Amino acid sequence: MNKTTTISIGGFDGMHIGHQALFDKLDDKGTIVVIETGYANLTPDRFRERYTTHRIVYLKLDDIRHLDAKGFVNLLKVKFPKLKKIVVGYDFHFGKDRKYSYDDLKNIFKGEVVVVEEVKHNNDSVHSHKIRAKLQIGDIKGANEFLGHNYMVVGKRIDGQGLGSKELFATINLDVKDFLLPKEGVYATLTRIDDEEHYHPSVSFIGHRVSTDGTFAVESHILDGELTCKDKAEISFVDFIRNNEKFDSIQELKEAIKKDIAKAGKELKFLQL
Ligand SMILES: Cc1cc2nc3c(=O)[nH]c(=O)nc-3n(C[C@H](O)[C@H](O)[C@H](O)COP(=O)(O)O)c2cc1C
Ligand SMILES: Nc1ncnc2c1ncn2[C@@H]1O[C@H](COP(=O)(O)OP(=O)(O)OP(=O)(O)O)[C@@H](O)[C@H]1O
Repeated sequence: MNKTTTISIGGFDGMHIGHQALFDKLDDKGTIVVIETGYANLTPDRFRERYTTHRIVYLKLDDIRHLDAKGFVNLLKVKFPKLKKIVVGYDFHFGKDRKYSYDDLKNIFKGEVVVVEEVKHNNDSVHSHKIRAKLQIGDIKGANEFLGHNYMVVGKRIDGQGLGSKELFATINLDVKDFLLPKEGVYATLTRIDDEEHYHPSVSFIGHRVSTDGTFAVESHILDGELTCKDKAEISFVDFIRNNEKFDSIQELKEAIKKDIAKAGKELKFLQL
């Protein structure tokens, strides 16, 4: 913290292309100051760290929300005594009732305040809440374009019904906490198992298993061979394939999954893994 000369400030859930435009203005001693709202579900916990080489410092919203502009700048100066430059976005607001903006920062901070202009994609302003909305309608491609990387979730391996490997296709079942799950359905995905370095082409299902026991599941079938998952896996979403459906027999479900596998295989074939 003592060496930090530049910082960027925000919630930064998702670390999307708008956020990255701010990080591009930091120097190599730059620090990202994450205001933790408790609502981050695109990159919860420490997952933001995957998408930057900059150091991240976390501030709890409850510890700063009552501050006025002076109080906020003072806190930053105490935390970062060598601070020379603050980078924020065009719509940055802070303090009580979010009533202060970059103008207040400019007035109070005796250094440089860089305001990054609005980053848009296809003429649409990029924001975390829009990425959440896209995931909730299964628009993976749209969400990934806003993110600048594939949306991914991490989960702990749990036991499934045991039906997959016997009568259908073997899947890794996951308990996913803290991450927003995309809409129920079937997805072309890449799955990373335990601490493996590379990702396997896969097809994943999210939803209530309305054709079998009705329970909710997040499961991934690996296309390039049956693998053992000990502890955890990560699913990186590439495309939406179809909605969750109720099939009248296991045989019909199996036929549908066969088609999903073929579709995912085709879609993922040309990806560099
Ligand atoms: C690619 C794929 C697609 C699936 N699609 C559906 C579906 O549309 N409807 C459904 O009820 N279950 C679907 N399932 C879930 C199956 O019901 C589930 O794999 C099966 O119940 C075996 O579960 P197990 O791994 O817990 O044994 C799908 C699973 C996979 C891997
Ligand atoms: N599209 C964007 N273009 C430029 N700056 C942005 C953009 N989106 C966010 N920022 C800036 O990034 C910082 C973090 O913002 P914030 O965490 O509120 O992101 P957000 O995507 O707007 O989130 P939400 O959708 O929840 O409001 C702020 O300084 C903000 O002004």
